[in-house]
Amino acid sequence: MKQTDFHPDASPGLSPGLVPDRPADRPLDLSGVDCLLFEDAAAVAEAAAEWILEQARRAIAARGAFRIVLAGGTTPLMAYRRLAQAQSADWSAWHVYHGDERCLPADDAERNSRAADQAWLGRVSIPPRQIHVIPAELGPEAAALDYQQPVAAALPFDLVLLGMGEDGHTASLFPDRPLPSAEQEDTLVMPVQDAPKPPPERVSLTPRALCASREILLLITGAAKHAALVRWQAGESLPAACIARAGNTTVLLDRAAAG
Ligand SMILES: O=C1O[C@H](COP(=O)(O)O)[C@@H](O)[C@H](O)[C@H]1O
Repeated sequence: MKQTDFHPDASPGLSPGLVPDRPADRPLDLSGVDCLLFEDAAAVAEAAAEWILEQARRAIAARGAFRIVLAGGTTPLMAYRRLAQAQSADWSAWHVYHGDERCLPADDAERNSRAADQAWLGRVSIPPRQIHVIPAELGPEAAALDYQQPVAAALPFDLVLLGMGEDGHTASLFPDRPLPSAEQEDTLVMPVQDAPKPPPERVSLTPRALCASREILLLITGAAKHAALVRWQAGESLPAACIARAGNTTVLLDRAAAG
């Protein structure tokens, strides 16, 4: 089935209703998805880091653990660097997963896990066994199979962090690409072949896994993302829009992306 058809059966709606300190206003109609506009990418990063830390505090107070899925790409890196500076976080209760990974050697500069490690994870005291890296160096099929169990054991996530590509993709779910069929409804992690953005081989959490989260935070910054936002507003079923609508999502965006 295509990304337009999926019906994740997760039960979001458990948002604690967090509001960052300095939202500028509510600028766009993204098909009913909550959306907060900030001046620039730095302000989005600051709000995202505060949001993540607050969600962690609440999850740890309520359930003794915080399970977060990280976005890849460049957009979240500024927020990750801010998190690396957080003084009061109880890192021992954090459990970290990745939303997607690129099938490259483990130490390749383009690996999402390596970027997150350099910006944040390698600088704080989260127990290494609680950082769940997708073994994408094994190739898409083997890595997806390997990552299914840790993801299944983690659900529901407390927070899924996402970015959006210039074509409207999110994680490694690309427009007009196949998704697991209805018969494969338990599939939480999928191999990705022939991705239009390099590298072509990737691994991604499925819509079902991404939406099985108490909250989704989608970060969109930079003028290069404006065209995809226009398509989203026009009603196109871009993967980022489909996930955002299906989950309990808040979009943080900057003026450059909003246009
Ligand atoms: O390839 C990817 O792209 C998207 C967007 O990346 P960005 O560099 O424009 O922020 C990202 O969300 C995804 O995780 C990543 O693998």
